[in-house]
Amino acid sequence: MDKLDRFIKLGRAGEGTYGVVYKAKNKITGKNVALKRIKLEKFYHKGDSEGVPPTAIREISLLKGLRHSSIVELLDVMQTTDKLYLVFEYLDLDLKRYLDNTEMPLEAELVRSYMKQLIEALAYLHSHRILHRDLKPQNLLVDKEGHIKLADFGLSRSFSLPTRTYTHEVVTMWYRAPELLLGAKMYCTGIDVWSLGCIMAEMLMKKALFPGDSEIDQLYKIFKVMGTPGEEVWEGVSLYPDYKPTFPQWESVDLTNMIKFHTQEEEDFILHMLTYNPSKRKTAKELLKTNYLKTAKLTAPEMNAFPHDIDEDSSWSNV
Ligand SMILES: Nc1ncnc2c1ncn2[C@@H]1O[C@H](COP(=O)(O)OP(=O)(O)OP(=O)(O)O)[C@@H](O)[C@H]1O
Ligand SMILES: [Mg+2]
Repeated sequence: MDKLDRFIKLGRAGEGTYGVVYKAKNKITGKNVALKRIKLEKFYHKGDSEGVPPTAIREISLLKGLRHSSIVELLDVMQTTDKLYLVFEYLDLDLKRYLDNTEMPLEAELVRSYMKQLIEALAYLHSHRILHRDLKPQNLLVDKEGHIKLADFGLSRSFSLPTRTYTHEVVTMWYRAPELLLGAKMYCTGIDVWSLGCIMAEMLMKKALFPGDSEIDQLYKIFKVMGTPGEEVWEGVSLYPDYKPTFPQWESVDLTNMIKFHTQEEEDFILHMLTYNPSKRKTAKELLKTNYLKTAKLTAPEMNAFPHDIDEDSSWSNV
């Protein structure tokens, strides 16, 4: 494949649901890229059972047209008979590893700055009628200047959401909105807002807010904190396919017992995102108007969380 020859693989950047991600360098421009390899035979496009899913290629190619400073740019899409290669701009670190590599919860201004960028990216995606559907710290990439970017947007639309990764790891449900867990067939942009609410909590807690290990455990983890939802807080909740009148009844707890908020504004902001009723949950566009986000400014993260620049020429190998 000639197009692939343009890149030198420098090493592995990570592993995802659909395959391996390599760090690579464009030989001509010298720019680093993330090369995501997707084995097609494992993940058939909805309905398709054989060969390369042309709809997936078309949908992904559409994503090439999207440009936003807080969305990882999809530079190119390449295809062989059984593999799809996606070329993305390269960023130093994902948020999961940033959280693992730092000891303290993120500072107030860094959380605010990150949330502003993420909500802006979401408002942009949603205005183009694209749902991310799989927001989690591993899918948010950060750099040393303080930027944070959404990765993997729209990919989950082209492939059905698998329950296991290609290496059989369980796909996380920790960031999944309650309406999805209740079996909603119709859902909207609110699912991404819920996920960002969970991620914001994780920036402040340094651990996941709702770390469920099965769908029902996920639902109960949410209920135990936010209270078991009834018609009074969420009109129509009892109509969802997987709603059971026999759900254990928990009272909501004060979030301040779990999360050490810097300010009241910060707490109010997270509550807007973790609102049960999807039609009452604020949209990304509405969230951009809050006072909390108005004062946000680019804030530098902790430098020692980033990998030391290793001599790239000595580390490259042909994988
Ligand atoms: N553009 C990129 N720049 C640098 N590293 C990246 C980039 N894209 C992905 N990675 C790294 O590779 C890892 C795996 O990426 P990928 O998005 O495929 O998997 P994932 O986020 O674990 O799963 P999913 O496919 O469900 O999103 C990421 O968590 C990140 O560490
Ligand atoms: Mg990802």
